[in-house]
Amino acid sequence: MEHYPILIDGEWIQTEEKLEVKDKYSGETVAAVSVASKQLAERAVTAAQKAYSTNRLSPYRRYEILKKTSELLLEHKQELARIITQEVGKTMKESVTEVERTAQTFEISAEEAKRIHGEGVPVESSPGAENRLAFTIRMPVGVVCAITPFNVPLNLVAHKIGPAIAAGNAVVLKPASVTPLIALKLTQLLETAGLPSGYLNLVIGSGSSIGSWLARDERINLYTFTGSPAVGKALKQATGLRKVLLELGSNSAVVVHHDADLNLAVDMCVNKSFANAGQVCISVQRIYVHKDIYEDFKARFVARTQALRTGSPFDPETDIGPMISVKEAARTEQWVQEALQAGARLECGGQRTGAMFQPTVLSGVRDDMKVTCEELFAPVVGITEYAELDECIKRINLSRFGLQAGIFTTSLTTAFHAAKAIHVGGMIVNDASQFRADLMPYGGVKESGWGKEGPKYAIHEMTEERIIVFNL
Ligand SMILES: NC(=O)c1ccc[n+]([C@@H]2O[C@H](COP(=O)([O-])OP(=O)(O)OC[C@H]3O[C@@H](n4cnc5c(N)ncnc54)[C@H](O)[C@@H]3O)[C@@H](O)[C@H]2O)c1
Ligand SMILES: O=C[C@H](O)CS(=O)(=O)O
Repeated sequence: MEHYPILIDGEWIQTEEKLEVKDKYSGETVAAVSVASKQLAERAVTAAQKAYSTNRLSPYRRYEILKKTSELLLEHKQELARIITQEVGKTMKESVTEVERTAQTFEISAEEAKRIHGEGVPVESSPGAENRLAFTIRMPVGVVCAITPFNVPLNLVAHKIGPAIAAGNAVVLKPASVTPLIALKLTQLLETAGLPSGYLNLVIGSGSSIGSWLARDERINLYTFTGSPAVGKALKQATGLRKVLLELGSNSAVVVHHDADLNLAVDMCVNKSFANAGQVCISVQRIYVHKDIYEDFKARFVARTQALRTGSPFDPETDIGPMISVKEAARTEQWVQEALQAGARLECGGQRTGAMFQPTVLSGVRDDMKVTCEELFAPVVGITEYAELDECIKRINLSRFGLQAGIFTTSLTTAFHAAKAIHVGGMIVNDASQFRADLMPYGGVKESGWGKEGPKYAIHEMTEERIIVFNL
């Protein structure tokens, strides 16, 4: 069995302490990776600091390296997709899409590296500031620490590393400990693409040890974290006044209004409720359907859901693979049972075999049930009916999360009204909440996080504005 090293200051280091990586469908151990000690985590930060301060890459060189990485990703598409499918459990179709999107994220980051600029500031128009000339420039923040989750283990790493390097920073990356292999492969590709030593340092291990050492290391200038709200809050508390970008969870809602194109709504909602076994932060979790079309929508949605096939994620016929662990599937089962005992109705699904959870539709769910108000992160959807749109919007806004939401309607007026009234970071009209193009500004409000991703926006977050004033 392969035992992979970690990368610090250009040196691939194999440690005695190992972490086993499992195939999430078969449960078999497929590889081992080296675990970083506290000393190695500190060396990773030292290396990033040295790279940043001594070996500044020109914007054009950053462009070249990121562009080359994008090309290498596409060259190795199938191999990379297989690694994702094995260590996450998502289907090959989904993994191939993730690799293609990652190539896009690097390409966009490469392009953005060439257009980081400040602006002229007319300070001479202030009284007493005659003969002054001023402009701003954007400076890299320095050392960026990227901490990433299991569910999209390649593209969400890319959304951190791509913009950080484009902006001229150096990075310490800590991927999720259950999905480290694809982050390792990406690190190798960046090295092949010409990224000099120290610009990317990869440390692997448990969040509670490595994550908390990194959180306390004052030499890190900015943290970019994607993961659960609980860990995000702890990270924010541990890092004091330093900048922390947080992409956290949600319980995304979709409204299907009485004037919606029903075929489109059913299609989109089915596709975007169960992708990656519902383990997507903007996965559809709550569907609010107008009472006039409720029964029709529910019948069609349930029929389509029942036609989905679960099984090996390597089988091209499979729509839904396993969840990340038996523990998470058992937690889902318990939440569904609690909802049923509290009065919800099981329309389909509900069964679990190990880490495999059948796609599940619940009706009659209430806003205070865990399956509605907490983040489910599983292939389970609750459908509820509403009579008045404003009442429905009020219920949606009760959530302590606010990442993205969707509405299906053929009325522009209704769409605009909902887009303004629903408190989220992104509102999707005539598609479900789970829409993301990698160049768009992406991030939540409330407990869904703080700060925006999308290379252009992340670069803005990962640079500091400095004003320069000349007395002429
Ligand atoms: N908003 C988004 O863009 C987005 C995208 C994907 C996933 N997510 C969220 O991520 C969650 C699922 O992913 P997960 O289970 O891997 O999340 P998680 O919070 O358990 O882990 C995320 C990362 O944090 C690390 N970590 C754990 N404890 C830590 C600590 N004390 N200090 C520092 N780091 C620590 C983990 O090792 C991992 O690398 C869901 O809540 C999902 O909504 C959000
Ligand atoms: O899990 C949440 C992700 O940010 C969604 S996406 O894979 O980036 O579309």
